[in-house]
Amino acid sequence: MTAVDVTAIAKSYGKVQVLSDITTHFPEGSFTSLLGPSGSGKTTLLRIIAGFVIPDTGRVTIGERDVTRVPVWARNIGMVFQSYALFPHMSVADNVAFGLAQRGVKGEPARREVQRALEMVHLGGFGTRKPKQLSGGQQQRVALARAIVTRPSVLLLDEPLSALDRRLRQEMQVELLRIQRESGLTTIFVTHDQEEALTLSDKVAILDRGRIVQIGAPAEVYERPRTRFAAEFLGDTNFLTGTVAEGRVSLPNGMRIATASPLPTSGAPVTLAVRPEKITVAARDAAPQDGLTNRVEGTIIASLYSGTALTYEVDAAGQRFKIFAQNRDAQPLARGAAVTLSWSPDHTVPIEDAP
Ligand SMILES: Nc1ncnc2c1ncn2[C@@H]1O[C@H](COP(=O)(O)OP(=O)(O)OP(=O)(O)O)[C@@H](O)[C@H]1O
Repeated sequence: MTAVDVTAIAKSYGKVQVLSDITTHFPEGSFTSLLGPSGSGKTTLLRIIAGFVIPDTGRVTIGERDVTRVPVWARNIGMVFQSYALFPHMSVADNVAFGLAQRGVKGEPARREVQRALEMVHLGGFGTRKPKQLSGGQQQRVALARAIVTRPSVLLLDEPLSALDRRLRQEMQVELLRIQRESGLTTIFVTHDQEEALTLSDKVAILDRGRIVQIGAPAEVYERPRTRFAAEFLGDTNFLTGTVAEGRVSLPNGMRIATASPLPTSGAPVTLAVRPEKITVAARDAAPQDGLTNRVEGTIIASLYSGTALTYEVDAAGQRFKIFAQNRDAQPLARGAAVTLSWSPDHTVPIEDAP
Protein backbone atom coordinates (compact mmCIF):
# COMPACT_ATOMS: atom_id res chain seq x y z
CA MET A 1 0.00 0.00 0.00
CA THR A 2 1.42 3.29 -1.11
CA ALA A 3 0.33 6.87 -1.64
CA VAL A 4 0.80 8.52 -5.02
CA ASP A 5 1.68 12.18 -5.48
CA VAL A 6 1.83 14.28 -8.60
CA THR A 7 3.42 17.69 -8.31
CA ALA A 8 3.25 20.58 -10.80
CA ILE A 9 2.68 18.26 -13.75
CA ALA A 10 2.39 19.86 -17.18
CA LYS A 11 2.23 18.25 -20.60
CA SER A 12 1.83 19.64 -24.11
CA TYR A 13 1.63 17.96 -27.49
CA GLY A 14 3.02 20.51 -29.91
CA LYS A 15 1.19 23.73 -29.17
CA VAL A 16 -1.66 22.01 -27.36
CA GLN A 17 -1.39 22.17 -23.58
CA VAL A 18 -3.04 18.97 -22.39
CA LEU A 19 -2.27 19.26 -18.66
CA SER A 20 -1.30 22.37 -16.72
CA ASP A 21 0.02 22.55 -13.19
CA ILE A 22 -1.54 19.41 -11.74
CA THR A 23 -0.66 18.88 -8.10
CA THR A 24 -2.57 16.31 -6.12
CA HIS A 25 -2.26 13.59 -3.52
CA PHE A 26 -3.79 10.12 -3.81
CA PRO A 27 -3.83 8.74 -0.25
CA GLU A 28 -2.64 5.23 0.52
CA GLY A 29 -5.43 2.68 0.01
CA SER A 30 -7.87 5.22 -1.41
CA PHE A 31 -10.05 5.03 -4.51
CA THR A 32 -9.89 8.24 -6.56
CA SER A 33 -11.77 8.90 -9.78
CA LEU A 34 -10.49 11.26 -12.45
CA LEU A 35 -13.71 12.59 -13.91
CA GLY A 36 -14.07 14.96 -16.83
CA PRO A 37 -15.33 15.35 -20.37
CA SER A 38 -13.59 13.89 -23.38
CA GLY A 39 -10.25 15.58 -23.98
CA SER A 40 -9.91 17.02 -20.46
CA GLY A 41 -6.65 15.10 -19.92
CA LYS A 42 -7.73 12.21 -17.67
CA THR A 43 -6.02 9.48 -19.65
CA THR A 44 -2.89 11.56 -20.11
CA LEU A 45 -2.61 12.06 -16.33
CA LEU A 46 -3.13 8.33 -15.73
CA ARG A 47 -0.52 7.48 -18.37
CA ILE A 48 1.94 9.87 -16.74
CA ILE A 49 1.42 8.12 -13.40
CA ALA A 50 1.86 4.77 -15.16
CA GLY A 51 5.00 5.90 -16.99
CA PHE A 52 3.76 5.59 -20.58
CA VAL A 53 3.99 9.37 -20.97
CA ILE A 54 6.78 11.55 -19.59
CA PRO A 55 5.58 14.97 -18.36
CA ASP A 56 7.26 18.15 -19.63
CA THR A 57 7.59 19.39 -16.07
CA GLY A 58 6.68 18.10 -12.63
CA ARG A 59 7.18 15.00 -10.54
CA VAL A 60 5.44 11.70 -9.85
CA THR A 61 6.14 9.88 -6.60
CA ILE A 62 4.87 6.45 -5.58
CA GLY A 63 5.41 6.03 -1.87
CA GLU A 64 8.68 7.74 -1.06
CA ARG A 65 10.13 7.06 -4.50
CA ASP A 66 10.42 9.64 -7.29
CA VAL A 67 9.41 7.62 -10.36
CA THR A 68 9.19 10.46 -12.91
CA ARG A 69 12.01 8.93 -14.98
CA VAL A 70 11.43 5.30 -13.99
CA PRO A 71 10.14 3.05 -16.83
CA VAL A 72 6.65 1.51 -16.65
CA TRP A 73 7.82 -1.98 -15.82
CA ALA A 74 9.82 -0.82 -12.80
CA ARG A 75 7.02 1.20 -11.17
CA ASN A 76 5.16 -1.75 -9.63
CA ILE A 77 1.75 -0.76 -10.88
CA GLY A 78 -1.21 -2.80 -12.16
CA MET A 79 -3.26 -1.46 -15.05
CA VAL A 80 -6.59 -2.27 -16.65
CA PHE A 81 -7.78 -0.62 -19.85
CA GLN A 82 -11.15 -0.30 -21.51
CA SER A 83 -10.24 -2.99 -24.03
CA TYR A 84 -9.06 -5.80 -21.83
CA ALA A 85 -6.81 -7.29 -24.54
CA LEU A 86 -6.54 -10.84 -23.24
CA PHE A 87 -4.49 -13.26 -25.32
CA PRO A 88 -7.23 -15.31 -27.05
CA HIS A 89 -5.17 -18.44 -27.62
CA MET A 90 -4.03 -18.67 -23.99
CA SER A 91 -6.03 -20.06 -21.06
CA VAL A 92 -7.34 -17.74 -18.37
CA ALA A 93 -4.63 -18.96 -15.97
CA ASP A 94 -1.87 -18.37 -18.56
CA ASN A 95 -3.22 -14.91 -19.28
CA VAL A 96 -3.04 -14.07 -15.59
CA ALA A 97 0.40 -15.69 -15.24
CA PHE A 98 1.84 -13.59 -18.08
CA GLY A 99 3.09 -10.70 -15.93
CA LEU A 100 4.58 -13.13 -13.43
CA ALA A 101 6.44 -15.03 -16.15
CA GLN A 102 7.94 -11.76 -17.37
CA ARG A 103 9.29 -11.22 -13.88
CA GLY A 104 10.72 -14.74 -13.82
CA VAL A 105 8.10 -16.17 -11.44
CA LYS A 106 7.23 -19.65 -12.75
CA GLY A 107 6.10 -23.13 -11.62
CA GLU A 108 4.34 -23.71 -8.33
CA PRO A 109 4.83 -20.17 -6.89
CA ALA A 110 3.28 -18.71 -10.07
CA ARG A 111 0.40 -21.20 -9.95
CA ARG A 112 -0.36 -20.21 -6.34
CA GLU A 113 -0.33 -16.49 -7.14
CA VAL A 114 -2.57 -17.00 -10.19
CA GLN A 115 -5.06 -18.98 -8.10
CA ARG A 116 -5.05 -16.28 -5.42
CA ALA A 117 -5.74 -13.57 -8.01
CA LEU A 118 -8.49 -15.58 -9.73
CA GLU A 119 -10.16 -16.28 -6.39
CA MET A 120 -10.04 -12.62 -5.57
CA VAL A 121 -12.08 -11.84 -8.70
CA HIS A 122 -14.35 -14.86 -7.99
CA LEU A 123 -13.13 -16.89 -10.96
CA GLY A 124 -11.34 -19.62 -9.01
CA GLY A 125 -12.68 -22.46 -11.18
CA PHE A 126 -12.12 -20.79 -14.56
CA GLY A 127 -8.35 -21.12 -15.02
CA THR A 128 -8.46 -23.66 -17.85
CA ARG A 129 -11.03 -21.81 -19.98
CA LYS A 130 -10.18 -19.67 -22.98
CA PRO A 131 -11.21 -15.97 -22.90
CA LYS A 132 -13.89 -16.48 -25.55
CA GLN A 133 -15.64 -18.97 -23.25
CA LEU A 134 -16.26 -16.14 -20.77
CA SER A 135 -18.77 -13.29 -20.67
CA GLY A 136 -17.61 -9.69 -21.12
CA GLY A 137 -17.77 -9.08 -17.37
CA GLN A 138 -15.79 -12.26 -16.64
CA GLN A 139 -13.15 -11.27 -19.19
CA GLN A 140 -12.81 -7.91 -17.52
CA ARG A 141 -12.36 -9.69 -14.19
CA VAL A 142 -9.54 -11.75 -15.75
CA ALA A 143 -7.93 -8.47 -16.82
CA LEU A 144 -8.24 -7.29 -13.24
CA ALA A 145 -6.70 -10.53 -11.93
CA ARG A 146 -3.85 -10.04 -14.40
CA ALA A 147 -3.30 -6.53 -13.04
CA ILE A 148 -3.22 -7.54 -9.37
CA VAL A 149 -1.37 -10.87 -9.62
CA THR A 150 2.03 -9.19 -9.42
CA ARG A 151 1.00 -7.55 -6.12
CA PRO A 152 1.38 -4.00 -7.38
CA SER A 153 1.32 -1.07 -4.99
CA VAL A 154 -0.97 1.00 -7.21
CA LEU A 155 -3.90 0.05 -9.46
CA LEU A 156 -4.61 2.27 -12.47
CA LEU A 157 -7.89 1.78 -14.31
CA ASP A 158 -8.77 3.53 -17.58
CA GLU A 159 -12.53 3.28 -18.17
CA PRO A 160 -12.43 -0.46 -17.48
CA LEU A 161 -16.21 -0.84 -17.39
CA SER A 162 -17.27 1.26 -20.35
CA ALA A 163 -17.47 -1.65 -22.80
CA LEU A 164 -19.99 -3.45 -20.58
CA ASP A 165 -23.74 -3.06 -20.74
CA ARG A 166 -25.50 -1.19 -17.95
CA ARG A 167 -26.48 -4.16 -15.82
CA LEU A 168 -23.08 -5.85 -16.01
CA ARG A 169 -21.42 -2.55 -15.41
CA GLN A 170 -23.30 -2.10 -12.14
CA GLU A 171 -22.37 -5.63 -11.05
CA MET A 172 -18.74 -4.96 -11.90
CA GLN A 173 -18.78 -1.69 -9.95
CA VAL A 174 -19.70 -3.65 -6.82
CA GLU A 175 -17.01 -6.24 -7.59
CA LEU A 176 -14.39 -3.62 -8.27
CA LEU A 177 -15.07 -1.88 -5.00
CA ARG A 178 -14.92 -5.17 -3.09
CA ILE A 179 -11.60 -6.10 -4.72
CA GLN A 180 -10.18 -2.65 -4.06
CA ARG A 181 -11.25 -2.76 -0.40
CA GLU A 182 -9.94 -6.31 0.10
CA SER A 183 -6.61 -5.63 -1.58
CA GLY A 184 -6.21 -2.15 -0.06
CA LEU A 185 -4.63 -0.98 -3.31
CA THR A 186 -4.30 2.75 -3.94
CA THR A 187 -6.55 3.00 -6.97
CA ILE A 188 -6.90 5.70 -9.62
CA PHE A 189 -9.84 5.30 -11.94
CA VAL A 190 -10.54 7.25 -15.13
CA THR A 191 -14.17 7.71 -16.09
CA HIS A 192 -16.46 10.20 -17.77
CA ASP A 193 -19.49 8.72 -16.00
CA GLN A 194 -20.34 10.94 -13.03
CA GLU A 195 -22.62 8.44 -11.33
CA GLU A 196 -19.92 5.79 -11.47
CA ALA A 197 -17.39 8.22 -10.00
CA LEU A 198 -19.72 9.21 -7.16
CA THR A 199 -20.64 5.59 -6.36
CA LEU A 200 -17.15 4.14 -6.30
CA SER A 201 -14.80 6.76 -5.03
CA ASP A 202 -13.38 8.02 -1.79
CA LYS A 203 -12.37 11.10 -3.75
CA VAL A 204 -13.43 12.54 -7.08
CA ALA A 205 -11.12 14.85 -9.05
CA ILE A 206 -12.93 16.90 -11.69
CA LEU A 207 -10.82 17.83 -14.70
CA ASP A 208 -11.56 20.66 -17.08
CA ARG A 209 -9.22 21.52 -19.94
CA GLY A 210 -6.14 20.01 -18.34
CA ARG A 211 -6.69 21.28 -14.81
CA ILE A 212 -8.16 19.73 -11.68
CA VAL A 213 -10.91 22.23 -10.89
CA GLN A 214 -12.12 20.46 -7.74
CA ILE A 215 -11.18 17.39 -5.73
CA GLY A 216 -12.98 16.00 -2.71
CA ALA A 217 -15.29 13.35 -1.30
CA PRO A 218 -18.24 12.56 -3.61
CA ALA A 219 -20.82 14.27 -1.38
CA GLU A 220 -18.58 17.30 -0.99
CA VAL A 221 -18.10 17.90 -4.72
CA TYR A 222 -21.75 17.14 -5.47
CA GLU A 223 -23.24 19.25 -2.68
CA ARG A 224 -20.74 22.07 -2.80
CA PRO A 225 -19.51 22.52 -6.36
CA ARG A 226 -17.03 25.36 -6.63
CA THR A 227 -17.59 26.33 -10.27
CA ARG A 228 -20.37 26.31 -12.83
CA PHE A 229 -18.46 23.63 -14.72
CA ALA A 230 -18.21 21.33 -11.67
CA ALA A 231 -21.89 21.88 -10.82
CA GLU A 232 -23.03 21.10 -14.36
CA PHE A 233 -20.72 18.19 -14.86
CA LEU A 234 -21.98 16.40 -11.75
CA GLY A 235 -25.67 16.61 -12.58
CA ASP A 236 -28.47 19.11 -13.07
CA THR A 237 -28.34 22.47 -11.34
CA ASN A 238 -30.42 25.62 -11.18
CA PHE A 239 -28.26 28.73 -11.47
CA LEU A 240 -29.60 31.94 -9.95
CA THR A 241 -27.57 35.00 -10.89
CA GLY A 242 -28.03 38.32 -9.10
CA THR A 243 -26.31 40.83 -6.87
CA VAL A 244 -25.62 40.84 -3.16
CA ALA A 245 -27.93 43.12 -1.17
CA GLU A 246 -28.34 43.11 2.61
CA GLY A 247 -26.88 39.64 3.07
CA ARG A 248 -29.03 38.03 0.39
CA VAL A 249 -28.89 37.64 -3.37
CA SER A 250 -31.29 39.85 -5.22
CA LEU A 251 -32.35 38.46 -8.62
CA PRO A 252 -33.30 40.68 -11.58
CA ASN A 253 -36.97 39.73 -11.05
CA GLY A 254 -36.87 41.08 -7.50
CA MET A 255 -36.64 37.73 -5.68
CA ARG A 256 -34.35 37.67 -2.69
CA ILE A 257 -32.56 34.38 -2.08
CA ALA A 258 -30.80 33.36 1.14
CA THR A 259 -27.71 31.19 1.36
CA ALA A 260 -26.04 29.68 4.42
CA SER A 261 -22.62 30.30 2.81
CA PRO A 262 -20.65 33.54 3.09
CA LEU A 263 -21.36 36.09 0.35
CA PRO A 264 -19.17 38.81 -1.14
CA THR A 265 -19.83 42.45 -0.25
CA SER A 266 -23.03 44.25 -1.19
CA GLY A 267 -23.38 45.08 -4.87
CA ALA A 268 -21.13 42.20 -6.04
CA PRO A 269 -22.53 39.91 -8.73
CA VAL A 270 -23.01 36.33 -7.59
CA THR A 271 -24.35 33.05 -8.96
CA LEU A 272 -26.04 30.51 -6.70
CA ALA A 273 -26.37 26.81 -7.54
CA VAL A 274 -29.36 24.79 -6.30
CA ARG A 275 -29.80 21.10 -7.16
CA PRO A 276 -33.25 20.20 -8.55
CA GLU A 277 -33.92 17.54 -5.90
CA LYS A 278 -33.39 20.02 -3.05
CA ILE A 279 -36.44 22.05 -4.01
CA THR A 280 -39.88 21.16 -2.70
CA VAL A 281 -42.76 21.96 -4.99
CA ALA A 282 -46.29 22.27 -3.60
CA ALA A 283 -49.64 23.59 -4.81
CA ARG A 284 -49.80 27.25 -3.82
CA ASP A 285 -52.59 26.75 -1.29
CA ALA A 286 -50.75 23.90 0.53
CA ALA A 287 -49.30 24.45 4.03
CA PRO A 288 -45.74 25.88 3.89
CA GLN A 289 -42.80 23.56 4.60
CA ASP A 290 -40.97 24.20 7.86
CA GLY A 291 -37.38 25.35 7.74
CA LEU A 292 -37.15 25.86 3.98
CA THR A 293 -36.81 29.60 4.13
CA ASN A 294 -36.29 30.28 0.44
CA ARG A 295 -39.79 30.49 -0.97
CA VAL A 296 -40.87 31.66 -4.42
CA GLU A 297 -44.12 31.44 -6.31
CA GLY A 298 -44.37 30.14 -9.86
CA THR A 299 -46.30 28.18 -12.43
CA ILE A 300 -45.65 24.68 -13.74
CA ILE A 301 -44.76 24.90 -17.41
CA ALA A 302 -43.79 21.27 -17.94
CA SER A 303 -44.27 18.05 -16.04
CA LEU A 304 -42.35 14.92 -17.04
CA TYR A 305 -43.33 11.54 -15.66
CA SER A 306 -40.62 8.87 -15.43
CA GLY A 307 -42.03 6.25 -13.06
CA THR A 308 -40.20 6.71 -9.76
CA ALA A 309 -39.73 10.44 -10.21
CA LEU A 310 -41.24 13.54 -11.74
CA THR A 311 -39.39 16.41 -13.32
CA TYR A 312 -41.08 19.77 -13.20
CA GLU A 313 -40.17 22.93 -14.97
CA VAL A 314 -41.41 26.02 -13.25
CA ASP A 315 -41.46 29.64 -14.29
CA ALA A 316 -41.15 32.07 -11.39
CA ALA A 317 -41.39 35.62 -12.72
CA GLY A 318 -39.01 34.88 -15.58
CA GLN A 319 -36.61 32.66 -13.58
CA ARG A 320 -36.78 29.04 -14.75
CA PHE A 321 -36.43 26.21 -12.22
CA LYS A 322 -35.99 22.50 -12.75
CA ILE A 323 -37.22 20.32 -9.89
CA PHE A 324 -37.02 16.59 -9.27
CA ALA A 325 -39.82 15.23 -7.09
CA GLN A 326 -40.46 11.72 -5.80
CA ASN A 327 -43.56 10.18 -7.32
CA ARG A 328 -45.39 10.05 -3.98
CA ASP A 329 -48.56 12.02 -4.43
CA ALA A 330 -51.66 10.51 -5.97
CA GLN A 331 -51.99 13.35 -8.43
CA PRO A 332 -48.88 14.88 -9.98
CA LEU A 333 -49.00 18.64 -10.46
CA ALA A 334 -50.20 19.53 -13.94
CA ARG A 335 -49.01 22.13 -16.40
CA GLY A 336 -50.42 25.53 -15.49
CA ALA A 337 -50.69 24.75 -11.76
CA ALA A 338 -49.82 27.62 -9.41
CA VAL A 339 -47.08 26.39 -7.07
CA THR A 340 -44.77 27.45 -4.28
CA LEU A 341 -41.15 26.34 -4.39
CA SER A 342 -39.21 26.15 -1.16
CA TRP A 343 -35.67 25.12 -0.34
CA SER A 344 -33.07 25.56 2.31
CA PRO A 345 -30.31 28.21 2.35
CA ASP A 346 -27.98 25.26 3.18
CA HIS A 347 -28.58 23.93 -0.35
CA THR A 348 -27.97 27.29 -1.98
CA VAL A 349 -24.31 27.39 -2.93
CA PRO A 350 -22.44 30.42 -4.29
CA ILE A 351 -20.14 29.37 -7.13
CA GLU A 352 -17.41 30.89 -9.27
CA ASP A 353 -19.09 31.67 -12.53
CA ALA A 354 -16.24 32.37 -14.94
CA PRO A 355 -17.19 32.10 -18.63
N1 LIG B 1 -0.07 11.25 -28.17
C1 LIG B 1 -0.78 12.37 -28.37
N2 LIG B 1 -0.45 13.26 -29.33
C2 LIG B 1 -1.13 14.39 -29.51
N3 LIG B 1 -2.22 14.75 -28.80
C3 LIG B 1 -2.61 13.91 -27.82
C4 LIG B 1 -1.93 12.68 -27.55
N4 LIG B 1 -2.55 12.07 -26.52
C5 LIG B 1 -3.58 12.86 -26.18
N5 LIG B 1 -3.62 13.97 -26.95
C6 LIG B 1 -4.60 15.07 -26.82
O1 LIG B 1 -4.62 15.48 -25.47
C7 LIG B 1 -5.93 15.83 -25.06
C8 LIG B 1 -6.31 15.05 -23.80
O2 LIG B 1 -6.42 13.69 -24.13
P1 LIG B 1 -6.78 12.58 -23.05
O3 LIG B 1 -6.84 11.27 -23.74
O4 LIG B 1 -5.87 12.70 -21.88
O5 LIG B 1 -8.24 13.05 -22.61
P2 LIG B 1 -9.35 12.26 -21.81
O6 LIG B 1 -9.87 13.24 -20.81
O7 LIG B 1 -8.82 10.98 -21.30
O8 LIG B 1 -10.43 12.03 -22.93
P3 LIG B 1 -11.34 10.72 -23.28
O9 LIG B 1 -12.42 10.69 -22.22
O10 LIG B 1 -11.88 11.06 -24.62
O11 LIG B 1 -10.45 9.53 -23.26
C9 LIG B 1 -6.83 15.58 -26.24
O12 LIG B 1 -7.07 16.81 -26.87
C10 LIG B 1 -6.02 14.64 -27.10
O13 LIG B 1 -6.35 14.83 -28.47
